[in-house]
Amino acid sequence: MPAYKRILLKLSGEALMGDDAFGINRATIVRMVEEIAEVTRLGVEVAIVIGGGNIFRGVAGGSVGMDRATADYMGMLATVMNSLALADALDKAGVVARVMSAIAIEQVVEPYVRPKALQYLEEGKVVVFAAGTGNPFFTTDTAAALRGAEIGAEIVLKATKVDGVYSADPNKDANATRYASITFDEAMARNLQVMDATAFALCRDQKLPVKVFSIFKPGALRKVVLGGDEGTLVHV
Ligand SMILES: Nc1ncnc2c1ncn2[C@@H]1O[C@H](COP(=O)(O)OP(=O)(O)OP(=O)(O)O)[C@@H](O)[C@H]1O
Ligand SMILES: O=c1ccn([C@@H]2O[C@H](COP(=O)(O)O)[C@@H](O)[C@H]2O)c(=O)[nH]1
Repeated sequence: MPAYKRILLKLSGEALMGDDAFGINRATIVRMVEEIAEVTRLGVEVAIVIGGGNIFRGVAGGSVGMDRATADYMGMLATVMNSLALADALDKAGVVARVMSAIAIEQVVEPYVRPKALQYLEEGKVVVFAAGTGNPFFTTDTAAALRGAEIGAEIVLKATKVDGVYSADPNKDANATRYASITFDEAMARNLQVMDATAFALCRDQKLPVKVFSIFKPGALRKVVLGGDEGTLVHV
């Protein structure tokens, strides 16, 4: 029996590269889709936000002298590409998916319209929210918090490259220890970088819990959805 009726799944863009140096690794996206399909078969309504780190991040453009807002729009377009690839792979796996974009790009994907997104979810379709929040200077973590709150998701599931929230970045500090759970206030006070502070603050204010878990661990998504002990719960 699933613990949630409706979830917002935030997928790491960077993880889409698999073992490649850049872009979308087909085997990796197919494996992610298998896990998502399993969860939809449990009857859970699934909305997804996918990052763009495998293609472009605004901060990278800014650091080499680009106008930051322009670079951020490029980053948002990268998430549109990932969203299209994800929806295509879902479709091939027999899962009906719809992509909705926060920036106007109507020849490619339909615009984000909240009532329409809610209708799709009620119909059992997977909704992929592309182009982040549609605004520069934000991230797809914040888009996940925003859309999660808008659609009344019960939880934001952040599927990322690490298996939870640690006392420090585990990729940089071998002594970092993992929390089973942590409050939003503590995560922000400790400046833990696993999710940006804007996203944490929005989830805290909306009382929307976040679960951080590994995108690479087979079966982890299903376990989280079934309420199992996996990853780190961030809560009010
Ligand atoms: N305290 C911490 N606990 C866990 N991970 C942390 C912590 N501090 C920093 N990190 C880093 O945060 C990363 C996850 O966040 P980030 O949003 O950058 O990645 P992502 O999920 O791959 O996003 P994107 O979709 O943008 O590619 C981890 O890979 C980890 O290295
Ligand atoms: O609301 C948003 C979301 C994203 N961006 C830009 O896109 C890239 C990729 O997103 P990640 O969350 O880093 O995967 C991000 O670096 C921003 O440049 C944005 O501007 N607004």
